[in-house]
Order: sequence, then C-alpha cells, then structure tokens
Amino acid sequence: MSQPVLALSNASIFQGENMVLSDVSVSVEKGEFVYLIGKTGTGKSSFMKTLYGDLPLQEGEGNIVGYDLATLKEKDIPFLRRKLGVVFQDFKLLNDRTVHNNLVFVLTATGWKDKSAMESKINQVLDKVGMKTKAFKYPYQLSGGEQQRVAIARALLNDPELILADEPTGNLDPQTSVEVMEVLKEINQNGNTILMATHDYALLLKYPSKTLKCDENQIFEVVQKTV
Ligand SMILES: Nc1ncnc2c1ncn2[C@@H]1O[C@H](COP(=O)(O)OP(=O)(O)OP(=O)(O)O)[C@@H](O)[C@H]1O
Repeated sequence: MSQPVLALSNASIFQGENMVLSDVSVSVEKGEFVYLIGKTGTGKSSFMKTLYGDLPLQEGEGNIVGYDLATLKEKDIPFLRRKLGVVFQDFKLLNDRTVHNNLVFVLTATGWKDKSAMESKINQVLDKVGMKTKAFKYPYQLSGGEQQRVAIARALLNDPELILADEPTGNLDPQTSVEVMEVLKEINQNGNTILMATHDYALLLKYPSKTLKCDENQIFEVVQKTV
C-alpha cells in the first residue's frame, strides 16, 4: 500500500506553553477529501499550522508529504510548502497586482524560469477554477468567491501532494460557499488530496466525506449523521 500523505502518531500540539491537542493519531491517504471540524478554539487552525510548518511539532511523530515534522528545520519549510497547497479563509492575495501577476509571483518565488511554461501553468490552474477570463483583474475587483477561486488556483501551481484549506468558505455567503466547495470537490475528483478545516456543517451534510473532529484536546474520526 502507498504511504499516507499525512500521518501523525501520538502528536501533541502547543500554542506556547498551552497544549491545544494531545495524543493525535490521524492519517490522510492519497486521493481522500477529509474535513476537520470542531468548535471555535478547539485547535483546527493550530493543527493546520503544524502541518505547514508554522507551529513546531514538539511531541510525537508526524510525516507530511515525505517531511518529518518533528525534525523539520526552518530551511526545509519553503520546500515543504511547495509540496502543499495552502488556502486560507482571507484569501491572502496580493492586492497591488493582477490575478495573473499574483500567480507569476508564486511561480517565480518557487524557482520557475521558463516564461512559456509559466504561462501555460497559469492558464491551466485558472481554467480549473473557472477564472481564466479574469486574469487581468486586481483582487479588489473580484467577489469573495472569485478571490477564493484564485487562491485555490494559486495553491495548485506546484502540483501539491496535499491541499490544506483552513476555513476556505469562512468569509463567504452560503451560495458562494457551495460554489467554492464544488471547485474543491472537482479538484479532489481529479486526484488532489484535500484536508479542509471548517465549521460549516451545511457543507458537510451536502458533501459528506471522511470527517475528523477536534474536541476536548483530541482529534478523532466521526461517523456523519444524516439527521
Ligand atoms: N498565537 C497564539 N498564541 C497563543 N495561543 C493561541 C494562539 N493562537 C491560538 N491560540 C489558542 O489555541 C487554542 C486553539 O486555537 P485555534 O485557533 O487553533 O482554534 P480553532 O479551532 O482554529 O478556532 P477557530 O475556529 O476560531 O479558528 C485556543 O485556545 C486559542 O486561544
């Protein structure tokens, strides 16, 4: 069997001195779509931050896309992030440049040099999220849903082995949330593995999938109820 893209074993996650999660043992296999749910303050963001190297893993074991989180060095973090696509609640696009140039910026920063390869990659990812015709726009000229589509396109640029989406629909109205979710689902159906933190239970009901829950300092898999 192939190795999971993410595997934590007996991991504890801290914010400073405070333990947020303890004894976490979870895994995500290639191709899965996994939700991470839990009330506000239960540690979803802290968990995600640990996965993309923003918080150190101080206890236990963790492996993500081939990187050992317990021994991760500062210098490894940019390389880890190239193998991950991270999507945030607040999009984090650069407002001083167009959609196209937001994507050029990331490609350049991650070592791409061939201009025509860059253009074709940009076209490909914008096409995947239905934003090809808006590449010339500035982020502030787009709706929230459109900005999030661009952020998803940006996450796809380096063919990530895992997409981490932290409350990607948190700033969107219900209808737009569903549209963004459709994009994520389609990307997943095309082979991308996705871990998505959310507290949008309506989405979970509409698009059931494997679900991990943060509660009382633990993470465990839950069986979704349909009522
Ligand atoms: N930078 C920080 N420094 C210290 N404590 C923090 C920090 N960020 C979060 N915490 C604490 O860690 C705990 C978990 O917070 P976290 O943001 O991971 O929860 P969350 O489930 O993502 O919540 P939300 O849904 O509101 O984003 C909370 O008790 C919070 O107060």
